[in-house]
Amino acid sequence: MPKAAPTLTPVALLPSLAPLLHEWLPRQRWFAGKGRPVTGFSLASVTELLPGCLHLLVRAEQPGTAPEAGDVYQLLLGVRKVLPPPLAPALVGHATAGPLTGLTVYDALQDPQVAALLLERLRTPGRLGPLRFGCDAGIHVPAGLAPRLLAAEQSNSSLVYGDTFILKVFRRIHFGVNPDLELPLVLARHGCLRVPAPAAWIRTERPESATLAVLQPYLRGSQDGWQLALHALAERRDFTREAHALGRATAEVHTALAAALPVVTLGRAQTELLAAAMHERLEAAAQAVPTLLPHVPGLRAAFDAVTKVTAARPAQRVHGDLHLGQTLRTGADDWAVIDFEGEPARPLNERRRPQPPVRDVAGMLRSFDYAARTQLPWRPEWAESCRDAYCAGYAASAGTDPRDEPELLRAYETDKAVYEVLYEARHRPDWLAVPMAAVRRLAQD
Ligand SMILES: Nc1ncnc2c1ncn2[C@@H]1O[C@H](COP(=O)(O)OP(=O)(O)O)[C@@H](O)[C@H]1O
Ligand SMILES: O=P(O)(O)O[C@H]1O[C@H](CO)[C@@H](O[C@H]2O[C@H](CO)[C@@H](O)[C@H](O)[C@H]2O)[C@H](O)[C@H]1O
Repeated sequence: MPKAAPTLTPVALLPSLAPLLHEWLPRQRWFAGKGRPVTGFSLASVTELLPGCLHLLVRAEQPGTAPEAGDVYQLLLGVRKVLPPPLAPALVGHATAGPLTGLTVYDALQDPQVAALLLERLRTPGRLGPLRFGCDAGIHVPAGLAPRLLAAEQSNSSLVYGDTFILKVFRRIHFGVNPDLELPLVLARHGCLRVPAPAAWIRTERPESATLAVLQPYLRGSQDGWQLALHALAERRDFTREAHALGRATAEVHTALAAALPVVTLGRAQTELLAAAMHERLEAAAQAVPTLLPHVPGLRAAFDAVTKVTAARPAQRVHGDLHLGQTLRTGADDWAVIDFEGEPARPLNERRRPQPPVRDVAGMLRSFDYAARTQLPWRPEWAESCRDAYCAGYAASAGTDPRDEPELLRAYETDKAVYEVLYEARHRPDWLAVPMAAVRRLAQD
């Protein structure tokens, strides 16, 4: 890294980085703007986080969005003369212009040295430029834990330290309060043990306030619900016991959230707004993924049905993107729930709105269907029995059975399936058939 710090300003650095990011950024799984070219970049924030490691917030400009409203991504970029062979997969590119000319730029989260120093920085509260390091004084984070980057391709990047802590580094940054720190902190303070308690976090104040990373205890030896469900299916095993326990765990989280944060009542007008938002999302999804178009009238009927039920409904903070991959089995019938970020494609204020808890239930019901659809022969009865067991487990703990609100449940399932069509079209086109099968079913029911 050149020593002359004044050259590391956003304006000066851009000629070094923009050509490299053009190639590298759109190829990352967590890049949310797939399907639209990137026409330019700006650097919303630059901080020398560690020697040889820049912390950047990069705004990607894409057609259809004003340049100042483009998506913002968090990057930790290492700069070295030569990249040692083990770091070859982390290569972003070789700078040929600007202050980094002649240097190699790489994804520093893949560098164990940087990852180790990052944990060290997280162990004490403080600030560095716009960055704010916070921690829970009641949770001891030991020094020197060995880091490893999780191989799973996710919406964000996660580092596991010594199999005792996991640091989630958000990739697409949303300005405002991030529920993935907000809700686990609230739940921990209210004694809910279903969610790993945040031990430390990084926030920024520039260009606006945002949560950048969260460190939590790593649930060693746990297995995620998605993998467990796939194994059960592959071995033609029943999964209803697990589904029942998952229903209970979901209800416990909902009960704790309702006790800790405001619960509101949705009257007729709010229910109509809720349905209108579902219609809007469907319209946008059908424009982006035209295979949805023939099913639009049938799907709309599911949303309209909600407005015909006049009963007032309680709404509260929910998980917002609950699926099997967000659950970890920690013991025989013990489940933890993770990743309270909500659906990454939606604005934060929308994700943080109180919503009927059935929304999370619908997400999980979709997940049983997903799991069953990934294997041949397709076993609809496997998904059906899990869905029933999950609702029964939920009812046993919450005291209210989600199946007693069939219109709302169906509308949320439909809304989720539409979201999934868009998600798969953008991120995993080979999976598109999975939510499309649900779309066909839900449009005809
Ligand atoms: N506290 C934890 N203990 C053990 N594994 C975890 C924990 N938190 C996350 N993971 C693992 O990391 C993966 C990614 O975490 P997640 O919060 O879902 O990130 P993303 O938003 O990128 O999907 C999860 O699927 C899970 O396997
Ligand atoms: O885990 P994330 O917060 O990144 O959630 C996103 O990606 C999920 C896929 O990894 C996606 O979930 C969909 O696929 C799952 C199987 O991989 C399935 O269990 C879910 O039911 C299905 O929705 C999720 O929608 C998306 O937001």
